[in-house]
Amino acid sequence: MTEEQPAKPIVIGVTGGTASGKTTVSRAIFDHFADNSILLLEQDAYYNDQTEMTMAQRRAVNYDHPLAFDTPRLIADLEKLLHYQAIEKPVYDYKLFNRSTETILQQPKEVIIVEGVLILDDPRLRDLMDIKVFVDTDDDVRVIRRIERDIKDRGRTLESVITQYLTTVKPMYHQFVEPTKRYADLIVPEGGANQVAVDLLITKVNSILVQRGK
Ligand SMILES: Nc1ncnc2c1ncn2[C@@H]1O[C@H](COP(=O)(O)OP(=O)(O)O)[C@@H](O)[C@H]1O
Ligand SMILES: Nc1ccn([C@@H]2O[C@H](COP(=O)(O)O)[C@@H](O)[C@H]2O)c(=O)n1
Repeated sequence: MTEEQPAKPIVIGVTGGTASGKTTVSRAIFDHFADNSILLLEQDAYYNDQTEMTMAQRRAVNYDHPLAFDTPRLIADLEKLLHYQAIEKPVYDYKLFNRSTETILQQPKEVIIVEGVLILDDPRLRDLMDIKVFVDTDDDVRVIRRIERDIKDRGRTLESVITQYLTTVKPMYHQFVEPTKRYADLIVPEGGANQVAVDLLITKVNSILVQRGK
């Protein structure tokens, strides 16, 4: 007779290059379950605390390198959630290039979506993911989306987006992000526009919740 495995939340990792549609896909799933039965964790909330740095120093950081993230804190928070404990989720401010001082109390849920550019690069993080998704969107489309988004939402200039893209975002994508595609269970072309993939993920999440009586 096999011993029954203790229940733990299911973790879905959603990764892909910048502006590939990770947030759009994750939000589409999250918003479908309007009763707040699943949880969304953004890796960007776990960028290093840069409170002690000047703005010039913050602007010079390579935000696409694994060392830019406070991965131990993300792992610790995920471990807590996996043990059904609440966390204080950090909040990120792109305009300040830093975490804000506020945090959000987040109760554990049966399904956790973790979304970010580098969630499959670190084996410690990767091992916590039950379902791994790579959102795959052509580079030219991503660059255009990133320019529009960063100017509109993240307080950036066209020049700064282009410089950052060419000096760090693009090379780091090829060095650290794109290679993690090999770990994906599911590759989603075109991100949020891929309604078939979004529906399949929603169906999967729903079946997990029903199975667990949620
Ligand atoms: N299918 C799409 N068509 C047009 N714009 C999109 C599409 N998917 C995402 N976007 C836009 O592109 C930008 C990046 O999308 P987002 O989902 O935030 O990507 P990521 O989380 O991978 O950076 C956002 O401004 C978003 O509104
Ligand atoms: N202060 C910061 C922090 C991050 N970035 C960029 O954000 C990208 C990751 O977020 P996505 O929503 O695009 O996946 C990443 O490529 C960083 O370059 C930033 O520009 N400034």
